[in-house]
Amino acid sequence: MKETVRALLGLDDDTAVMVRRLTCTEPGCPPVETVVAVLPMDGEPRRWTLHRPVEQITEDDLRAALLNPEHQSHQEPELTTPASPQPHDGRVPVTVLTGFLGSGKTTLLNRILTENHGMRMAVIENEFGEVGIDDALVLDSEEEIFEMNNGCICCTVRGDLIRILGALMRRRRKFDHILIETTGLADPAPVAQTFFMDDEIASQLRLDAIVTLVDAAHVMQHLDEEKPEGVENEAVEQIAFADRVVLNKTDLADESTLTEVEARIRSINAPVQILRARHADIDLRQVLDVGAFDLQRVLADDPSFLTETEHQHDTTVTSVGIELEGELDETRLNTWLGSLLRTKGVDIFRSKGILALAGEPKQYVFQGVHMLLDGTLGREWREGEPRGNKLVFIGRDLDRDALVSGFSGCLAVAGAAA
Ligand SMILES: Nc1nc2c(ncn2[C@@H]2O[C@H](COP(=O)(O)OP(=O)(O)OP(=O)(O)O)[C@@H](O)[C@H]2O)c(=O)[nH]1
Repeated sequence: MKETVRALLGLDDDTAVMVRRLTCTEPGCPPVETVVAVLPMDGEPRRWTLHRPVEQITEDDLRAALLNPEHQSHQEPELTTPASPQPHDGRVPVTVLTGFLGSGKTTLLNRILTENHGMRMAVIENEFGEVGIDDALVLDSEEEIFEMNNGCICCTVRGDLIRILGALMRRRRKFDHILIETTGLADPAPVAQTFFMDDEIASQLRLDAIVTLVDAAHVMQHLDEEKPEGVENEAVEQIAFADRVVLNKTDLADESTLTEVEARIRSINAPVQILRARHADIDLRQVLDVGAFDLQRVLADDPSFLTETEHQHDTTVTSVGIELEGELDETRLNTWLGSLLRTKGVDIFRSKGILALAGEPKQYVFQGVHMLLDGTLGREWREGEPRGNKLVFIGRDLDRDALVSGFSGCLAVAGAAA
């Protein structure tokens, strides 16, 4: 049916099609109806309701409905509530890892990929930033990893997510569990919605839990942030939708701060289980295959959860990605980054890079979260691999020209010439 919808509407490959069978209990409503939704990469989603079960819909019915503008539903359909997913019902569990920029999502992902829990994982990774860095930060493993770097998972690339899930469903014998790491700026609600909007996905995959990483040292600043009109605070949304909160980086906060952060988390999501952690060192049995996502609870808090498709991002938070050929002078680099993050670290939420230091045979992996910075040596540069640098900054009011010129000034050649 999806292929017929594609052909009739002349849809491109970037547009996702969803088909959902609904049982309607309202008086005067037919017992079963079918909703067809089309989600383009750009532009408004469209949906049609056909008042009969999917198996009785012919191509002519579809043609009549889809090509007649009067049949298009302008109102969101009243969806009846599907049953909450039950653990171990044969469907593949899906864990959504979310949390603000730099909170520890990749650290937890690497733990999951390297600990011996007996589950084979398929990983879908979405990254915010002009230059992709995360593929280099995720440890080498046997698992299949899908990158989605051309937009945010919760809006522009949701079609990509659906396509990747479709591809995974065709190979479901190869893994036991799916992990989705969102960007630090994602609203988890539309990602969760994906598992209830399409019958094929809902019949094979089960949203197991939304696990939200929280950076104990920086979360308050982001929860307190005033957002532009109509824009949700992502840090609040990520906690509100969590089935588990991993209160990470407890080494960077004292007990009274941790108690205060826990109280704040409870004020947003009272029943959530909070797990304190350092470097995401939690017992993985508390987050994987736990059957914790509860659709009834979500709908009680947010009745429009299944129908709302619109949301706005805070466009004042942007990224600057810089790719630079050549080798860097370590002293110049440390001086520049140290001073930059000391002076601008309130607005530079996250910085990270894979860099080539002069005379160093290994890659230098740089990580910054606000004013805290950390550098470690990664893998060796491979023979014939160009020794280049990739650096990304994410934050508010970023001055691209100043960042590019500051970074260029760290080149070893520029240093020698200066
Ligand atoms: N001190 C401290 N540092 C941590 C802890 N957990 C993670 N980090 C560091 O924090 C930085 C960010 O961690 P990531 O796991 O990359 O965070 P993330 O949420 O994946 O970041 P983005 O995907 O860029 O939003 C890295 O330098 C980590 O080594 C912790 O518990 N304590």
